[in-house]
Amino acid sequence: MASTKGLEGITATESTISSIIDDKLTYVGYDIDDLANHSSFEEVVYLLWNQKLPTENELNSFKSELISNMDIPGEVIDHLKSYDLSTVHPMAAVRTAVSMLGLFDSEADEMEEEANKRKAVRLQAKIATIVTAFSRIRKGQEPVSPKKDLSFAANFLYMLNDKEPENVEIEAMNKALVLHADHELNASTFTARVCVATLSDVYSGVTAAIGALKGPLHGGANERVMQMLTEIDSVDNAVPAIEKKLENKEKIMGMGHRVYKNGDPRAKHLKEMSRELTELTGHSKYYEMSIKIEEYIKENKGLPANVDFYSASVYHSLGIDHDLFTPIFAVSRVSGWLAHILEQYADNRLIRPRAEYVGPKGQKYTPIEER
Ligand SMILES: CC(=O)SCCNC(=O)CCNC(=O)[C@H](O)C(C)(C)COP(=O)(O)OP(=O)(O)OC[C@H]1O[C@@H](n2cnc3c(N)ncnc32)[C@H](O)[C@@H]1OP(=O)(O)O
Ligand SMILES: O=C([O-])CC(=O)C(=O)O
Repeated sequence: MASTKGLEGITATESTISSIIDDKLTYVGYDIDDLANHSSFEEVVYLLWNQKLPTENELNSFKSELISNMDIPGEVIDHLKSYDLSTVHPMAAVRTAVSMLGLFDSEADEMEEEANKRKAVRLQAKIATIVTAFSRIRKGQEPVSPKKDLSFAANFLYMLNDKEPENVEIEAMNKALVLHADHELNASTFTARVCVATLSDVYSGVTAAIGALKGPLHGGANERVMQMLTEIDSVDNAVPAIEKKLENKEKIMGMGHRVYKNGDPRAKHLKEMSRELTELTGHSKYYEMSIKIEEYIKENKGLPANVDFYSASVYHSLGIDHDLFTPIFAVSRVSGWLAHILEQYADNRLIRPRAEYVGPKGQKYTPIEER
């Protein structure tokens, strides 16, 4: 029984949520380019959970349902205020706070489909509040409640900054949320599915997924891209700095992908957003450095930029703290996790692969006093 390291190329489930075929990404059969250019994040969430685009009425009521569920229990706010936020990574705080939400949800362990759908709405709405409340509390500010007339993307920025965002900021945030919403059987989504396939609850599945997204080989890469750009600091230093990193066998964050070998279809949208937003905000050097790095890595390693590469300079241009980049990924990706969790419950079987044993065999137990 030979093993496949990292499960590369293994098809572990059937799904009707998203597909990656020949480097093309679709959500429920809709091309990501169309969705990125035309849809709202709320519409995409509705699509992922209901497998159809909403009518105008359905979308309006879904939007208000999300906003009316954005408040979080006072105990979660008190908890966020109870520890030294300057030493805690926001992904750890979000992971804990999301788990805590389950303690205040009387339906947490209800397994009926409708109850799970209601929990999906609550989680999608409340995770945005957790991330923004965390950010405000650590700056000594009070959390801000959402506004009923703002979209999900606009409310996220509003709750973060206590200031209504400009249209260009709302459009960028909306597009980023759409682009990050789902991605087939990526590591965090697989984690969520493995967790709930034991018939554990939705909160456990999402908490586990947040833990997986946090790692630098997955969602945690976007924060590290910005760290790398900040360290490199100038366009002239981009190539020499990357050469040095490769000499030291370091991985270049935001580059490479398990599935895409010729290019991540989301990256071109984020690249264009990065060009526009960095120019608008006087941060063009980050875009120009990114271009040099992308070209160098493509030429010398044959690796494409992934979704995390240009999202870094996009979020930086929106004035967002660098350690909030991965939590923002979670605010979007929770929609995909929830879609996959619902799909897993609908036709469940325990996920339990095998390991090829390569350790010692036939060992004789010796009592402790003889070792
Ligand atoms: C939202 C997302 O999760 S997108 C991915 C975000 N992660 C990153 O950006 C981190 C940087 N990238 C990587 O670590 C990898 O490309 C991954 C994790 C995305 C994919 O990993 P895998 O499919 O397992 O590829 P693996 O790590 O085995 O790499 C294959 C080869 O390419 C090299 N390689 C892959 N990515 C990189 C990189 N970013 N920088 C330098 N070399 C790389 C590896 O060193 C390896 O080379 P070798 O065969 O000479 O040893
Ligand atoms: O699919 C993957 O392996 C990682 C990825 O791009 C994502 O989760 O968006």
